[in-house]
Amino acid sequence: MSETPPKSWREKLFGGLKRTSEKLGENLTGLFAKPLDAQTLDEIEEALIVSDLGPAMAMRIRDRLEDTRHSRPITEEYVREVIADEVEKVLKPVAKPLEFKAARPQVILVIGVNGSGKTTTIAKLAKRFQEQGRSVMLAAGDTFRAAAIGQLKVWAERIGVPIVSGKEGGDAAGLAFSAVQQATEQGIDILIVDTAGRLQNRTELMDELAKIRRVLGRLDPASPHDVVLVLDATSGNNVLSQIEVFRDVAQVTGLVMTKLDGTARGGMLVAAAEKYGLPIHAIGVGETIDDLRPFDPADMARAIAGSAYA
Ligand SMILES: Nc1nc2c(ncn2[C@@H]2O[C@H](COP(=O)(O)OP(=O)(O)OP(=O)(O)O)[C@@H](O)[C@H]2O)c(=O)[nH]1
Repeated sequence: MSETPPKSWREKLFGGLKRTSEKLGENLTGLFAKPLDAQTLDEIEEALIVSDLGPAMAMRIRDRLEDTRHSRPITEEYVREVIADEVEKVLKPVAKPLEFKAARPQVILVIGVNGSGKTTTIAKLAKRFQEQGRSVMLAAGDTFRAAAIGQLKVWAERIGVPIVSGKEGGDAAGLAFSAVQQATEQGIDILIVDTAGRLQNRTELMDELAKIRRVLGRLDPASPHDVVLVLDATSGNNVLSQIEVFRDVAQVTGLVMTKLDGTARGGMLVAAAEKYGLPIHAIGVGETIDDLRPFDPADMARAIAGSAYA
């Protein structure tokens, strides 16, 4: 019996974003049968906003369609091409993989609300760094919940990386400090620190993240070298408010967006890129360890727009 061959990353990307591109198609349904007058252009613009691409991008696409409407037939295929082109322009400057910066250890603080996919993302990032020949250590800094510590330990064991953990309710900043010391002693390249994500209690969250930053800075003023915010694409508009809160409390340096495979709201990635211009390091399109990758802006744009899988 022949086995199904494993899916390539591009297949996963296009497959994962299918719900997003289908929703875009549904929102545009019927608009091409009409003459492309001001009203239809308004309707297309609205359809793009409803598809989460953000008002600025919707307006740019509308303007382009308006400019070209006399020189060529405006088909659904052409509109998807224009969307892909505009999305690519926005994603290109922000698509930046998380790289090793030669600080030893490079400390990557991972933040985000509970359930956003933080733990899984840490494991996926660790695996990618390992594949690049880097030594990795994890720190279970979400000391608020025993389950979070346990889950990270399971991943650490599975991918074969050391982990520094403490007791539930322990001091996260103290744990991060001790993890940096151990990583330094062991000559580890990259230390990835998990944190708690209690957005409900903003003051506590702010205090805790500020304390972790302070303590890390004592060992190396450049630390943390990266502050990566993990966002769950299925949370829709909340993605934007989460960026706002965490950017203020934790000086976010880059984003990872997870669960793009589980939502029709993948357009949020574009809205977030356009609004905040923060680097987007990687995207998640599934639960397995290989489902997180840096993305190619052209492929990503075509997957969102639902253009042909070239
Ligand atoms: N479909 C899909 N599921 C994902 C992705 N990333 C994470 N998940 C799932 O989302 C759920 C939550 O992920 P966790 O990594 O536990 O999230 P967390 O932010 O650490 O959550 P807490 O431990 O509750 O703080 C898990 O079931 C993951 O398997 C993704 O890209 N796609």
